[in-house]
Amino acid sequence: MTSARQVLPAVRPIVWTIAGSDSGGGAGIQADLATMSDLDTHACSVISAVTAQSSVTVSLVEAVSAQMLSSQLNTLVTDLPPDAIKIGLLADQRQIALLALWLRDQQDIWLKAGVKVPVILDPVMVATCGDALANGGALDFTPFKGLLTLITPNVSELEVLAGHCLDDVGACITAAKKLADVLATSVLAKGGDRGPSWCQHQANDLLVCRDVNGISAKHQWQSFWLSSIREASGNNHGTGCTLSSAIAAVMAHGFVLNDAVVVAKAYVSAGLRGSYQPGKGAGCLARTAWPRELSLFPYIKQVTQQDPLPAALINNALSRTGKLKGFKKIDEALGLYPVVADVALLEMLLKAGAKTLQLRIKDTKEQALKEQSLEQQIIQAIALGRDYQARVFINDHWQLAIKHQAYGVHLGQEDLIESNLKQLDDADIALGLSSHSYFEILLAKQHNPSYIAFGHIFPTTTKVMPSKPQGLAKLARYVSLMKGELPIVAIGGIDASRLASVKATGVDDIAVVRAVTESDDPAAAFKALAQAWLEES
Ligand SMILES: Cc1ncc(COP(=O)(O)OP(=O)(O)O)c(N)n1
Ligand SMILES: Cc1nc(C(=O)O)sc1CCOP(=O)(O)O
Ligand SMILES: [Mg+2]
Repeated sequence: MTSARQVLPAVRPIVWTIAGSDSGGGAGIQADLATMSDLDTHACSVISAVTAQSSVTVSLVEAVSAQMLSSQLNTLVTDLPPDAIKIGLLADQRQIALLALWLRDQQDIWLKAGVKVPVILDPVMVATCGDALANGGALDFTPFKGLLTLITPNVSELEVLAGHCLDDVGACITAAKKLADVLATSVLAKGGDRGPSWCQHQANDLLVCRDVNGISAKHQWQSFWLSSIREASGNNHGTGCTLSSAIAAVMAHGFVLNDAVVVAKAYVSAGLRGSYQPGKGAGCLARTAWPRELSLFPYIKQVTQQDPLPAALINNALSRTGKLKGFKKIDEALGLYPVVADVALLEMLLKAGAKTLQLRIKDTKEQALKEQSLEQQIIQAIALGRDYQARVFINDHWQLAIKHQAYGVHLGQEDLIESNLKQLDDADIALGLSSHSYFEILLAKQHNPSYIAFGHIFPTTTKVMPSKPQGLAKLARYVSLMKGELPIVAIGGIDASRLASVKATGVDDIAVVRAVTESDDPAAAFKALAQAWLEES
């Protein structure tokens, strides 16, 4: 199997950290560079301040001059332009003003060139040992309004930014949403530093999505709790720096914000597990490369008015099972999985030997004008599946699938919100779920489906997608996370010319529309592709 590293582009994306030096090596620029490099990016540094710091004390903070700050920015930008920027410690209000002005001008230039550079701000004010880092403690970050992709305050920092104490979860949600509006940015409010009201054995972070590029419309402007079992480590110096640097690094690889946040959270959990204590104070995180272990990733729960609290995780296994018993297991390989829009073609492919198929009827109005109603076609497809002992999945129409006892149903993330998974589970119907990111893979996995589809890998004309094509490097990363958990299917733009490169990622199965349906001889196209997929090593 090809590793993600083997299909990574040869050139590392460039990430800048604009932050302070921590002479103790656990946080600040030092933590940022280590993180960014560990996550396969090239890291550049713009130093805002030099701190004389150990793991127990901060004895001196000296801001660099305005000239030095601008000079670093301007020197880098022509030769090493960033794919993402992380901003950490800014020593005083003048530095905030200077950087905001520089970013505003630069973003205009980038925008004209069609480039959007993600900017992640970690509003550092106090070191882990409790000593103030920024001049005067509280800083005003409003000059950054409209310039940020994400701000990542911990609860103490959110309290400073909100100007009052946040005693409970509700107050925290309100403050995070308000900050999102004030700065026109998404917010990650980190609960890692909070005790009882945040649940002591869990690290609950709140992600408020605001105008996020490339995610499902149903996740836009929504808030999510991201919960992990708390790693019992006092070695948490530099945790915030590591998290924000990791978010910037993952975004520099072209992942959407929500993905960067869950990968970075997993990276921090792994770092805490392997943390160490070089001095007498809080130690620092291990650098453990791109996370590939599912148990490191957070449990995601959408915040709703009826249920605003984070999920209560007893342990990862229980939380991941939830209320559903888990959908039907598919023991055989799905193989080449054609997705078709009519029953005649479905029957033709069954005759040609297809064992997994999907009936995907999207235009129900047009269908109603045809001789057969949607329901009749679904009844027929289910019956044909039984006759040929094949796994026929019904796309979208889950009530009809239950009514006529289909083998399986395929649903997208958007469909999930409107459908009743409990009824499907009770009816013992197999469930396939779509995903287009790490975030959606985690959401899908939480339902214990029968398979997960990753898409769209290559450009497709079959449907309009809100996300960009994933490409092979991302597919390989998803596969390395999910391999062996359940069958994983790649979909989108796959044809004979791409079989070898897709197979090399280690994905289990492939689903295709046009490669079969647009052929002059769909049965022959199916047979040839299925054979080629089987033979590809
Ligand atoms: C195997 C497979 N993967 C993905 C999809 C897409 O499902 P969904 O996101 O619900 O989009 P629509 O197909 O409903 O447009 C699929 N159908 N099959
Ligand atoms: C139906 C569908 N779902 C996708 C997803 O990514 O969820 S991509 C897709 C279309 C795949 O068609 P083709 O093989 O013709 O490119
Ligand atoms: Mg759908």
